[in-house]
Amino acid sequence: MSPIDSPRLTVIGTGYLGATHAICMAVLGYDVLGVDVDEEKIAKLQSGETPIFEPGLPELLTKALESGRLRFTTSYTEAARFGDVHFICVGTPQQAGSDAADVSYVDAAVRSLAPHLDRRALVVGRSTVPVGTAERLTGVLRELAPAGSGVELAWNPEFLREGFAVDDTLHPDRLVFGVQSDWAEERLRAAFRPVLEYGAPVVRTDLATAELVKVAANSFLATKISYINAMAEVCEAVGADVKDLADALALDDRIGGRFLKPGLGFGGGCLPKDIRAFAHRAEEIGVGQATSFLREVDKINQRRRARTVDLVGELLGGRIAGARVAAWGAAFKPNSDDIRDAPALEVARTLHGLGADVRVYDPAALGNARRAFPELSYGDSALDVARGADVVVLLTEWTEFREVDPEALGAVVDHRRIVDGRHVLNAGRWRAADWEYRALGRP
Ligand SMILES: NC(=O)c1ccc[n+]([C@@H]2O[C@H](COP(=O)([O-])OP(=O)(O)OC[C@H]3O[C@@H](n4cnc5c(N)ncnc54)[C@H](O)[C@@H]3O)[C@@H](O)[C@H]2O)c1
Ligand SMILES: O=c1ccn([C@@H]2O[C@H](COP(=O)(O)OP(=O)(O)O[C@H]3O[C@H](CO)[C@@H](O)[C@H](O)[C@H]3O)[C@@H](O)[C@H]2O)c(=O)[nH]1
Repeated sequence: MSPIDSPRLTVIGTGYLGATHAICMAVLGYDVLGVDVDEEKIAKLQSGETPIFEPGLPELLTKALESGRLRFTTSYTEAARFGDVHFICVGTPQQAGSDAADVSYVDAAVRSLAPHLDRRALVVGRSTVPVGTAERLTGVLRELAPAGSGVELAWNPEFLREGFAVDDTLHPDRLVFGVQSDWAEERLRAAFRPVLEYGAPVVRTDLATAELVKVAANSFLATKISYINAMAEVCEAVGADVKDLADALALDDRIGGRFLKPGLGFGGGCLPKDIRAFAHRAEEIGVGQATSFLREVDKINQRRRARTVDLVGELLGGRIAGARVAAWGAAFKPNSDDIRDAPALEVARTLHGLGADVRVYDPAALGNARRAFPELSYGDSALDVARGADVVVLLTEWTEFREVDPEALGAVVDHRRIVDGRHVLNAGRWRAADWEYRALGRP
């Protein structure tokens, strides 16, 4: 097949986003080269081991490697020689000491690749970046790429959710193509052909709009979560029940129930840093008033973590120091091992800082949590960490926590007290088993 029919793809940055993209594209039939500066990660992937916990991904990695269509490298020379379309999937974390996004990895990737691009190629940014980044990088490419104007930049933001990354990649709700020419759109269509055949709609637009769609989407989702959590604060003040309130709102299909689950709030490597970076960028370009509400969304979200600690203190009669706390969950959400800005670990660490003896269990994120926070204690199961506990705190809504039998748990704890930080337990059932049950925003 000629390159225009089936372009060869490189995926630069093989973390949560890039590893998934590279593996899925190879499974869809493309020849793919994964590129990263992290030699250990590349060696792992090449040997068939996924560096992250993501359901379904290990099996697809094996399949892709066996097909011979997927390889990994740390060499940008090799990447430039191999690829017709280069997807940039490197991290854009929050800068230390600022709300701004750190785009230095994106810059480094483009600057490392560009000098080797001696034939026509499309460089496609997929990382989440401040609006204006793609236009600036267009200049960098023009300056550094020997193939000159034959090399073009496009922006194609990614919307996958961790825990559902494979399905979201194969069957995305939409593909956004921020392009500067028909040629770039054609290349992108060729690079996503099977996904388009599955029926994914395409929005073709300019670079700035493509960058903005991503942060606008995450801002909307974060706002929806903080909205219901703000309602939880009001409910708590008057003894109302935010769960019933959310259920009732959700029945209006103009509102809908998705991202309307009250509780400990959002964390992870995306929503918190993306709303901050967006607000920061809007201020930089003089439209800070348009996104100032995102500052409030962030504050509401942070207050949920503090309020969860307060609830634990209330259940303990104010005596947090010396109390034994079983913390269920470390990952920022279930079906992930990602602990970036995880509300669960922030609550656990705050309680530890207040003198509680905190023991943490998580089905997938224990390794990451142990490495990041060695000062906390960890255990091997939900019941294990609950032995002798004065209070159990459910912080991440893993299915296995929902399924714990209140009687079995009651037999190992010292006191039957539970804080349901994610509104997933049946309050009536736990109270019937003599548990003191508390949840944010519920009587
Ligand atoms: N995690 C998600 O679910 C998700 C979803 C959509 C979009 N995003 C966005 O995608 C981007 C990547 O996020 P992530 O969660 O995959 O991050 P990550 O930290 O898991 O992965 C980033 C990878 O980039 C590599 N890298 C850094 N500099 C490099 C360079 N110069 N050359 C090659 N590789 C380099 C790192 O070694 C790492 O493996 C971010 O902008 C994020 O906001 C993430
Ligand atoms: O009703 C809800 C829904 C989610 N959450 C929390 O919100 C956070 C984020 O959840 P989710 O959005 O499912 O996780 P991510 O994998 O971070 O995905 C978001 O961030 C990605 C990276 O930008 C985007 O690609 C996705 O579209 C966007 O949903 C987690 O801590 C959840 O516990 C709630 O508290 N209530």
